[in-house]
Amino acid sequence: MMIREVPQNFKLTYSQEDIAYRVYKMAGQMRHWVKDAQVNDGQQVLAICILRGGVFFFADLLKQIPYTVEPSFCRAMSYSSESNTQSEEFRLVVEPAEMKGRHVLLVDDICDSGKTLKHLHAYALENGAKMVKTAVLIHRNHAASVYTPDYIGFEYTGTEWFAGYGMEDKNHNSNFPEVYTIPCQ
Ligand SMILES: O=P(O)(O)OC[C@H]1O[C@H](OP(=O)(O)OP(=O)(O)O)[C@H](O)[C@@H]1O
Ligand code: HPA
Repeated sequence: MMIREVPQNFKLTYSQEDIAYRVYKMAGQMRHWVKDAQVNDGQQVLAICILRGGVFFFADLLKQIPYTVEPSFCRAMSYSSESNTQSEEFRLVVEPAEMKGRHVLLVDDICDSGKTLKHLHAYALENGAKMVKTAVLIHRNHAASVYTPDYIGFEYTGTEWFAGYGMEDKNHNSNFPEVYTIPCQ
């Protein structure tokens, strides 16, 4: 196995095993909804990966859902890669399959301020989605958050920055398979 160089200030917070267990549990929580969409409405859930950060969680989650789900993708950007801070400007590039009349599942790595999911949830409804649900691996639970996802892997109350499993530290190390926290600078 290749040895990974982990920066000294990174603290291991969720191991690969922790993540795999929570992803499996979340797939179990949503499976009735996914099945009902198919049986009662005759349609697959449209699962939309919020790129870039959601990519690892999205792939792992969909593989654990025991019914057919249609994958789609969109891009949302609000954090600066230079400074790990959120800008006022919210850039959204969406080219998902038709949302009209669909059961839509938005999938992201983290819900932090909640602005990304709030925007996308509203966007999906504006575009005719019949029902919108949201899933994240991590929900930062703080008073100023403007959104609470339906399915949450881990609740976190601290202010440390996350890196790994899709989450980037100044544009680095998002490909680490574990989740690390970095003390606030
Ligand atoms: O709840 P919020 O405060 O809105 O933050 C969550 C969003 O921030 C990150 O994306 P980012 O904008 O950094 O883009 P990226 O996924 O391409 O890194 C992350 O992947 C979420 O999409
Ligand atoms: N880490 C990486 N990306 C993020 C975070 C974080 O803590 N919060 C919002 N986007």
